[in-house]
Amino acid sequence: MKIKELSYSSSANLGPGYDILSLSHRAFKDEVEIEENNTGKIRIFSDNTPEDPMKNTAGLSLIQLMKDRKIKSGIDITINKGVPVGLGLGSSGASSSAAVKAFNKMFDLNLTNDEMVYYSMYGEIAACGSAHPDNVSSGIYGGMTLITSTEPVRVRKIDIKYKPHLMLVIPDIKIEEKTKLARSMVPKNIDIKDMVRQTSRLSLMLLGFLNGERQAIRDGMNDEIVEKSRNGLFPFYGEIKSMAIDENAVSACISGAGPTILIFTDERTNKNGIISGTDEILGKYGLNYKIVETEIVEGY
Ligand SMILES: Nc1ncnc2c1ncn2[C@@H]1O[C@H](COP(=O)(O)OP(=O)(O)O)[C@@H](O)[C@H]1O
Ligand SMILES: N[C@@H](CCOP(=O)(O)O)C(=O)O
Repeated sequence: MKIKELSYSSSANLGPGYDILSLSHRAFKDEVEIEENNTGKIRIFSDNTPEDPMKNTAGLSLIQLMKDRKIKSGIDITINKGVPVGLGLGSSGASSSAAVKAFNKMFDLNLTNDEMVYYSMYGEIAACGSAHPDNVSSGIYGGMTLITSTEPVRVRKIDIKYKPHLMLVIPDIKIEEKTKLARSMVPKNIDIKDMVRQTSRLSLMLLGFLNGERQAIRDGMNDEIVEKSRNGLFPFYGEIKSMAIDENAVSACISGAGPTILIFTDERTNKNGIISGTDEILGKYGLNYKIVETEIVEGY
């Protein structure tokens, strides 16, 4: 029996929500098919992700899940990779969450969504050395998700009233082990004043999404801790964000650990202005790029 599941691309953090917020979008998707084999081993079939199951997010998630459930079967995992790797679009988490959903179905495990998030996030260790749950929560729940606890894993879906359109500015930059590097740049300690400002902005932004208040999203979606610490990886971000705001975008943030920039737009936004402004700014940096317009995926 073959079981196939998919997970879409996602943008984690959304400005002030480092490691606790994520948004699922229709721009790209991974399809993962699993099938039992008689070798007793996990085998990965994928064009552009590691073949070693311990190094592949989908493989590592299933290894942990099979260990906990004492399932000894051999499994072939075929990853049809649609989410581009290493660009801040939740590529690693898309494979692991799709694999976990497929495995749950194949073995009738009846895992809860939060249990599936737990096993999917375990796979992220293969990608960046740490099990961050944000992108995989998108792969399991869809929509906008908030991580309320990691031990045990608890996720709440945010019922957003204000649903802007999304523009992804995807610079053509490849950084080896990008998320691992970006995570090492985040400060270990922060000043209490920065903490207060960050929680205030995060709360305001969430109020904006929940109540449908454009200005609250705009004022809240700002981060001077994590995004700032990683600025060296995407020095063009500040210019693109302020250009997008001038063109009346709702707001903008770094997608996950970058380098992609997520711009929120609505009917008041001059999208053509953003397209030509992006071309000018990234041209100055000598960077090729793609712009993908997309929308939020509400669920699976
Ligand atoms: N199934 C997978 N899909 C994508 N990347 C994977 C997968 N398994 C392991 N990786 C590794 O994870 C790294 C990319 O993940 P990451 O740095 O988090 O970027 P992103 O999630 O933004 O694409 C690469 O080193 C890649 O080889
Ligand atoms: N919260 C994580 C998200 C990483 O997302 P990715 O799509 O860049 O892997 C972080 O900011 O490190």
